[in-house]
This record gives sequence, structure tokens and C-alpha cells, in this order.
Amino acid sequence: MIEIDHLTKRYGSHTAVSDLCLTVEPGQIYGFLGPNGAGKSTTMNIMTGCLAATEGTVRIDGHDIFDEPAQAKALIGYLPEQPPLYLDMTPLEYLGFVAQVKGVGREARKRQLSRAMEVTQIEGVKDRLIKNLSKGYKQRVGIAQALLGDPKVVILDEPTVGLDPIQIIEIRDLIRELGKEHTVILSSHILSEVRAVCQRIMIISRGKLVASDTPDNLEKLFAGTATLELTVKGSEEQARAVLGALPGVSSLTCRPGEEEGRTAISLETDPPADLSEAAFHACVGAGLPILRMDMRRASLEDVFLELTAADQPELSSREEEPLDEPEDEEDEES
Ligand SMILES: Nc1ncnc2c1ncn2[C@@H]1O[C@H](COP(=O)(O)OP(=O)(O)OP(=O)(O)O)[C@@H](O)[C@H]1O
Repeated sequence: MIEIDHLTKRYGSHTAVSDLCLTVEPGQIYGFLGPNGAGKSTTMNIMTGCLAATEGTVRIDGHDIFDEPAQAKALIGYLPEQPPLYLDMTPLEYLGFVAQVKGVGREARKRQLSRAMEVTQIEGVKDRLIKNLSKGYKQRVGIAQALLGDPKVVILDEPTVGLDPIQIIEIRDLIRELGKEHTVILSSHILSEVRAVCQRIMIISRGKLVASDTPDNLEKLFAGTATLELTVKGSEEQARAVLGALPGVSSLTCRPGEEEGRTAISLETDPPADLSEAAFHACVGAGLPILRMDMRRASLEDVFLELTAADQPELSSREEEPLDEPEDEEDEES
């Protein structure tokens, strides 16, 4: 559905996106995950034809976004980081206007407006001024405008930013609904968010794609070690003698337990293996009571932290960086 090939974007001397290649298959919800400043918005703005690339190509269902912008853009609905709302209009007026600008014919307009308002559940506020709506409802209006034109792909840049926890849950449910009929790409710097709604995760770090897979596969891929955490009633010497002899143990660290006479142990294996049963039998055999035992594998959070470890905190401000191509402005989507 979307093919990004060797995409690079430089703002003056600063490279925001570097030789990015990725493919988005139809019918799935993709999470574009990366720390602040990783290049998510830049990539999305290029993907949607709002920003020119320095190098590389983006194809939407075979149409090059730079060579065939009209055909490519017709396939995309976009909610930018700052929703493009006219605050002095009502949602109904605004959506009617957007549909017109997108070239939706009179017949289809009515149908698409009702569907967009129904899916985003804004019928109840359709005649109120947008400026008087809560942030959650403004976001819904922003998503509704992205649905007009019946796009195959819906791209949402940080759709839950600034919302309260209840609004976040509502917008996540809405995104899941959208995923039934559209290919959805959403960006976020919050792992739990992407984990909650996306079937595939693309992790971007310093403008480069560092991983792309299902959440489960990413966890498996990076489950390089498995750690067994135990607390036993006994000394460090006893713990080492009993547990250090288990097959496959690659490292064993001990520290005093929270109470006198207890020892806490972290046991790693290589290759990764679950030693909990073997540890149980060994401790029982040696008369060493186990007070606590827990198996810990690499979580998606560990994967994310490991892959984006090289990212530095944002130092430069956007205003200080020179802007390049003037056509960036001209290319702005309606
Ligand atoms: N117009 C601009 N001029 C100069 N630098 C820019 C401009 N827009 C973005 N950048 C820089 O490009 C890098 C990538 O920014 P981008 O907004 O794409 O990241 P992001 O992953 O979307 O971050 P966030 O989650 O904070 O929005 C950052 O270092 C940013 O400062």
C-alpha cells in the first residue's frame, strides 16, 4: 500500500530522516514509534505530500507522491500533529467544506459526512462551534476530516497527545474501528499506546528505521536473555552452590534479601531457557526454601530502549534551523 524507498530529509545541515526504507501492507494498523525528534512527523508529512523530500521516493498504491500527487493524495486521509481546524465553524460546516475541497461530489458528500460523523461519534456536537469543543472532540473532528474522500490509508500523527485518560481510551477504540476498513498508520512516542492498538510496529531512531515487526515478534527477537529472579532462605554460599550448578547458567548474581538470612539471586541463561522447574527441584533437594521466584524476559519496553538508546535529547529548536525548499509550503495539503 505504501512503499518508502531511500527517503532522506535534510533541514539545512540537519538530517531529520536518513535513507529510510519501509513498506506498509494493506489492512493493518501500524504504529510508528520513536522518541521525540526521531523523525516521525517529518516522515508523515512527506508521506502525505505536505513536505518535499531531499532524496528518495514514496509510492501510495503505486502512485508516486511527488510525480502523481493528486492520485496519491486521494488515497490518504491525514490528521497532522496540529489538527487543521477552523475554530469558528461548526463540525458540520467544517466537514462540508473539507469534503468540497477534497472534490467529493454532492451525492457522495452527504453519505461520507454522515459516515465520518458516525464513526467518530460527533453527531451530538455537529452544530456547536469547534472552538467550544473539548480537546477530545476537536481531535474527533480532525479524524473525521481525514476520513472524507474515503481514503484507503488513514495517517494520524500523535492522535492522543494532550488528551485525558478517558479521551485516550475513546480515541484508541476509534482507531481500532478505523482499522476494520482502512490501513491505519499512527505515530507515537508512547510505547503502551502503540502496543494497545497496533498490529505492527515500526521503530524509528534518529531518522532511521531500526525495527519493523509485530509486537510479539519484536519481543521474541530481542529476548536474548531470560532472567530468573529468586529469593531463598539461606546464605549466598548455599545459593551459589545449588543454583550455580544448574545447566545453561551464564551468570549468577546474589545480594542480601530484604530480611536477615535471605538471599536474592538473579540467574541468566544462554541460550535463553526457563530454569524455574530445575531451580525448584535443586532447592528442594538441598533443603533451601524458595520464598519468591519470577521469570523475566525482554519486554517491548526493553526492545524500544535498546533500539533507541543512541537518540540524544532534542537540542536544537526548529526555529533555529534553516528551512529548505520553499515548495514545502506550496505543497501543503488542503
Ligand atoms: N521545519 C524544521 N526546520 C528545522 N528542523 C526541523 C524542522 N522540522 C523538524 N525538524 C527537526 O527534525 C528532527 C525530526 O523532527 P520530527 O518532528 O520529524 O520528529 P518527531 O519524531 O515527529 O518528534 P516529536 O515526537 O517530538 O514530534 C528534529 O530534530 C527536529 O528538530
